[in-house]
Amino acid sequence: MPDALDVRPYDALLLLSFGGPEGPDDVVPFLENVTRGRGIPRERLEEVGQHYYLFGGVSPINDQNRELLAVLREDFAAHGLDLPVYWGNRNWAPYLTDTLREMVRDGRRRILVLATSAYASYSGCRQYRENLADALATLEEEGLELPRVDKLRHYFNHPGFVRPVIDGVLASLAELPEEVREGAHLVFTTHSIPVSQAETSGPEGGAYVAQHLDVARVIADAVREETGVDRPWELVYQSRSGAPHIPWLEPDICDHLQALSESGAPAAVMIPIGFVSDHMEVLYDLDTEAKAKAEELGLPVVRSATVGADPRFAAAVRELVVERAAAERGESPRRCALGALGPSHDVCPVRCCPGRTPRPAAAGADSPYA
Ligand SMILES: CC1=C(CCC(=O)O)c2cc3nc(cc4[nH]c(cc5[nH]c(cc1n2)c(C)c5CCC(=O)O)c(CCC(=O)O)c4C)C(CCC(=O)O)=C3C
Ligand SMILES: [Fe+2]
Repeated sequence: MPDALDVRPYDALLLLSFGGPEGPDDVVPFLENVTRGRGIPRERLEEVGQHYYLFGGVSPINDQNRELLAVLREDFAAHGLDLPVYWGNRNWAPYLTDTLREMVRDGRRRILVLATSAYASYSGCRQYRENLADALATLEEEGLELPRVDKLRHYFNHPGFVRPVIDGVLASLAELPEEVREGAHLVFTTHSIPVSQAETSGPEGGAYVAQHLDVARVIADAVREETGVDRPWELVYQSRSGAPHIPWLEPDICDHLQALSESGAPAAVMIPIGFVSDHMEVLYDLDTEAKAKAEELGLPVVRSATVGADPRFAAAVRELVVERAAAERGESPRRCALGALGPSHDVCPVRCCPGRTPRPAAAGADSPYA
């Protein structure tokens, strides 16, 4: 057995995710949970519902989180990290509030949160923190003694998140017919968000796009070094929602594939860097819709793997937990990060990634909780 890793003062890790339906009857209530108060047009909801029905009403996200849990527990055990791992979601069972209640009843007092979202933005960071605040408020009303909750730093540029993606791109290139492989574009894709949200993301604004561009460059550079071919790359967006008159980040992946085809590009690899696992956005928006578009264009396109439950990602989480614990004890841990931006902040500062209307958010400098 290796020496036990020191994770004091923490006594539990909480995997915090989006959640997804597990059968056809779950789809509508799930979508209602996701969009409550968010002004999503009815037609968009019906359309997204169809994406889920196409896959039997089952989102792949829950099984992927179960797999990630198993890999995290395995990695922790193998490295002498004695830290229980729990799982709770924003929008579907197991619900965050229920998991947090169970953690308190199990006596957990210092909880570290791993969100399945790697970048800064309202949707990808503060909204999860607001959900944590809501859950804590409920437990407070129930008369429970509240635990302290901290969130791990953004991990988009952690080597354990990036390396598996690089390997995935290399594997995808190998899948392309040899005669188009050299000229293939690397098309990095992420969730579109409202431009206004992108502009205010992170402590100083603009973090969402800057972080994606930084990691895309790291991956493109690594692929160039590995293959000896300098391929063009672009960052594009997918899964746009919201009202049509509100600007969201562009170009859309399908429009971009069209433009590539018109400009004579021979092939493309779609690299979903914005997603931690093969969510519905990956299975539908990329593997179904974008692939159909590419087929129509006669453009050879492959989609590379998300990090999912790769053991290197589990190892990265362990490192991040150990790092944060050391920082909490006042030590100066080594902080791994690739690219130019460096390691992200541990604690989101006041006004980081603001929402449209101010609401209490936990696990940040402006948390109303200790
Ligand atoms: C940045 C971002 C991530 C990545 C970070 C992260 O992972 O958190 C993400 C992830 C996800 N989004 C997901 C699902 C949905 N997102 C929606 C709506 C929205 N997403 C937004 C942004 C993001 N979303 C935004 C700005 C909206 C508009 C409404 C609003 O402002 O809140 C809607 C409503 C219908 C629609 O309009 O599409 C659904 C169903 C699922 C589950 C998929 C599955 O089941 O496998 C996952 C992982
Ligand atoms: Fe979303």
